[in-house]
Amino acid sequence: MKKFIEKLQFITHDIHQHSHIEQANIACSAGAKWIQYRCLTKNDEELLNDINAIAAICDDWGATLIVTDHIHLNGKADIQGFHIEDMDADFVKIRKQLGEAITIGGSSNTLEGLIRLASEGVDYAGFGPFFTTTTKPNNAPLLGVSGYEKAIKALKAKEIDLPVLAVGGVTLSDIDPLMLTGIFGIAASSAINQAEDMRAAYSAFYDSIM
Ligand SMILES: Cc1ncc(COP(=O)(O)OP(=O)(O)O)c(N)n1
Ligand SMILES: Cc1nc(C(=O)O)sc1CCOP(=O)(O)O
Ligand SMILES: [Mg+2]
Repeated sequence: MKKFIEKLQFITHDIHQHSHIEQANIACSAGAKWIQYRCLTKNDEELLNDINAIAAICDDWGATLIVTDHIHLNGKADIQGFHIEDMDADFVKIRKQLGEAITIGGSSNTLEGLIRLASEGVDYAGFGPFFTTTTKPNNAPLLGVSGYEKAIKALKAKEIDLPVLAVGGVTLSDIDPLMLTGIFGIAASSAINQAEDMRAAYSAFYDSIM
């Protein structure tokens, strides 16, 4: 089943400047169509309060809502998909649990990981880190532009059709060289939500990528 996958996924984060709800609202009002609510610090009641508010915003703006992990919340709010951060997760089992209609994203730091994600039927993969990021400190080697070039070439050679998003430390000036590698798109958080003018930062990303 084809899912709604866009070239730009905006990822919310715990930051002092804007709540997750504010981040989703600003991004959607600037044109975001694909939001990942990434909150790993709240209990279920707090998560559902946020998710219900963000789902209503997404509904108003025609955006698709992905939630990071927390798959036990499936069916408890208007969530269109889940991004699973556990790279060793059994995606076949998760697909059985969530069903065909739910978008499932996975993460990888390696080509081998991407190949496994594709074979287990994820709808898209976050592949990173592109560069250093404070959003989630990461010990994996930085991929740089050449890491994407190599991985996309290898996926093509194997005729694997998996939408790959570059993630981790992506800034506005990285978009053009990254998109030239043949990736499907970009997932970004801090370059947008930590900008002085978040709406302008989202719009600049969007204009550059579309
Ligand atoms: C689109 C997208 N990509 C990646 C992540 C986070 O992935 P994570 O599992 O944290 O990756 P590593 O830090 O282990 O490299 C995400 N939430 N969304
Ligand atoms: C959740 C997450 N993990 C990442 C990693 O590289 O491990 S990047 C990321 C989200 C994107 O972060 P930003 O755009 O702020 O660098
Ligand atoms: Mg990470």
